[in-house]
Amino acid sequence: MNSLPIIDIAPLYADDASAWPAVAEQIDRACRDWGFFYIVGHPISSERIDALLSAAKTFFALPAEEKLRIDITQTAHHRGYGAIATEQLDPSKPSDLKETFDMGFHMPADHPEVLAGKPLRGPNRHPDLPGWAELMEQHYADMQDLARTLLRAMAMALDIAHDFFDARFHEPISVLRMIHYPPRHTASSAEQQGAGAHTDYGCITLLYQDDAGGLQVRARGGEWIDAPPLAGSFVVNIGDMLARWSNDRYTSTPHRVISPLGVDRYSMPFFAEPHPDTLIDCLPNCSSPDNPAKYQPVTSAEYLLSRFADTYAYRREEAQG
Ligand SMILES: O=C(O)CCC(=O)C(=O)O
Ligand SMILES: [Fe+2]
Repeated sequence: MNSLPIIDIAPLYADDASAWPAVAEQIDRACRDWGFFYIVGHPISSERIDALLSAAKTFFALPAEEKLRIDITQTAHHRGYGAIATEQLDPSKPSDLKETFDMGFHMPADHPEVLAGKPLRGPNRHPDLPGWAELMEQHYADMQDLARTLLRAMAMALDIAHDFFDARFHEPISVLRMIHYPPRHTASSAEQQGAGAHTDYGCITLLYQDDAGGLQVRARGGEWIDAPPLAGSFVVNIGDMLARWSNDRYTSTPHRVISPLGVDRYSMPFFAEPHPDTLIDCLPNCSSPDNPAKYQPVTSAEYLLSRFADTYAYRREEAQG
């Protein structure tokens, strides 16, 4: 077992619900064994992906001062541009060799939650590029729908109400991110990675990666295996919040990006995270007298903010006042 499962989720979109349990079972198995799998048969078109890739290339090619007009370190809402070395996913390595654009669920500045200063709530900060904001907002909504479909299959596998996650992902704090990994050169420090080894923070991550390669996943035995690009797929992985929510029935698995030599790499993860007030408390059917709940309940926003503080030096300083 040294390559990730590939699951065709097309039956989840069929009217005939009799095909769903078989897919739910494959997802459940993959979440337990790997915490990582590919999905194909999803409704995101290749035209959409091409448009996003072309937008990403245009944005990251802008001059630094242009990108820094939406500097993520200058906002409380975790939105905008993160320059190279803003993140350090593996504290034992140098900062990551990548630049990023992050957006979330858009709430206008005059929304009561934003006026009240609720963490992670605020307007998106898009670059001033034609068509960009519309493309990204549409894709955010479509990725949230795709996440909802996968969560329904997981609810089915967990034998809880199929719509259990639906209400909890209403007005979510999910993040859509674009990443550019500049090329590594033979003279580059072997220590510096595109993305240091880490587990994701949230519930499920749906990752588009271009054809450059470089993503690696740590298998249960401890060895790093490649998760190569697979045309038309997303890589799905479990984050720590869902591992916690499911009392570790589902696993969050370490992964990293070794930037390929001499080529740029672009990727787009969508991190699905519930409404900020959702209580992450052991899910039904995930504990028993032999396997009691291991984790203290925490809200989705509290948990995410604590993890951001570990990754971003500027957020640590913020947290320490
Ligand atoms: O770019 C990738 O392929 C992976 C990125 C990643 O793991 C992350 O942003 O959490
Ligand atoms: Fe990740």
